[in-house]
Amino acid sequence: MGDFYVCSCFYTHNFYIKELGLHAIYISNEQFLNQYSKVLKQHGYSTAERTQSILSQLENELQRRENLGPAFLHRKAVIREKYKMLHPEIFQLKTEFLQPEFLNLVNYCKESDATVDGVMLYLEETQGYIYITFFSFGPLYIFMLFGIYGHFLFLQLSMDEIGFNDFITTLRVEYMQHIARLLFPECGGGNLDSHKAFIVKYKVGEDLDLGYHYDNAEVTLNVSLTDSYQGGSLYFGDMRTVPLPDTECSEYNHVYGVGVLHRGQHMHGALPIYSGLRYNLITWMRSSKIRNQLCPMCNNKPDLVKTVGYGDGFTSDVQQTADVQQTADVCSLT
Ligand SMILES: O=C(O)CCC(=O)C(=O)O
Ligand SMILES: [Fe+2]
Repeated sequence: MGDFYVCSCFYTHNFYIKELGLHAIYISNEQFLNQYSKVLKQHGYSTAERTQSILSQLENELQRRENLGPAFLHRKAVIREKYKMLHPEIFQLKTEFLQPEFLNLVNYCKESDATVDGVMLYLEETQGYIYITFFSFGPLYIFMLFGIYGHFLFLQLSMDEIGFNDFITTLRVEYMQHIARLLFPECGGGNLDSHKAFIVKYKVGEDLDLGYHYDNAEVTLNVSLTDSYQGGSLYFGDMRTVPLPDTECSEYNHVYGVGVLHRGQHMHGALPIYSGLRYNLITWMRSSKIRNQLCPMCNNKPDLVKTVGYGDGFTSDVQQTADVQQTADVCSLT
């Protein structure tokens, strides 16, 4: 793995405050209170006492981000040292974990004369040009994943931290990249060189839903791992450059074992769950060729800060960036 970076906006931008339904810029308490005074008032945060809970949340989140590198290495090392793998075979992605329909799709995409129209014939469902679903993991794999990893998933660790880096890398490079090359070329679909993968959990009494957002990714794969819940549909709008009033949203109901592949910059959210438990495996795939030109989180040329692991998928490869400027539009403009 080469060197990867985050953009310095990681420490100032996109602080999600659920109570305000807001992704905020947070540079200091004073700046935050000034910049968002109207929103705070609208939500009834009119006293210093009430705003304190929001400020504490922001301070904690900033601390978490600043400590992410060492915490990642520490947790990964502890798990490697202390956890006895009961089923080591599930850490490597094998074809038998994947549905035959999905394998046929990937094989088709690998053909040199494969076309977008051809890919469409293999997809389980499509909704306009916007997103695509298809079979992905089989039930056996999902069963093993939960049987073994339920306790780690509860801790909200990333897949890389619990030992699935090779697994997700294989998924990205040997499978998803072939499909994304054809479907999302303008997002660097054929050059997905890093990822961030994690499992989201929704449960009544805990997290119910997820606000309207775009991902810090060029291409996202979202695989449903459970079917014992009600509500919790995914909804999609348009690309992030299209204002909300001009957007018509469409709803997608997750299907157990089925993955949704979409552009990271495609706005989406999750509706509230009413009962049961919903887990989805989210894989954010990054293309440094695209994001090195423009950080999708602050819309500026990335200001690189060295980090551990894949960071946010930026690289300092100047030559690569120069090459691509002649050949690709950035994803956010599509
Ligand atoms: O809940 C879902 O299915 C979507 C989650 C999501 O969009 C995300 O984590 O970025
Ligand atoms: Fe998302």
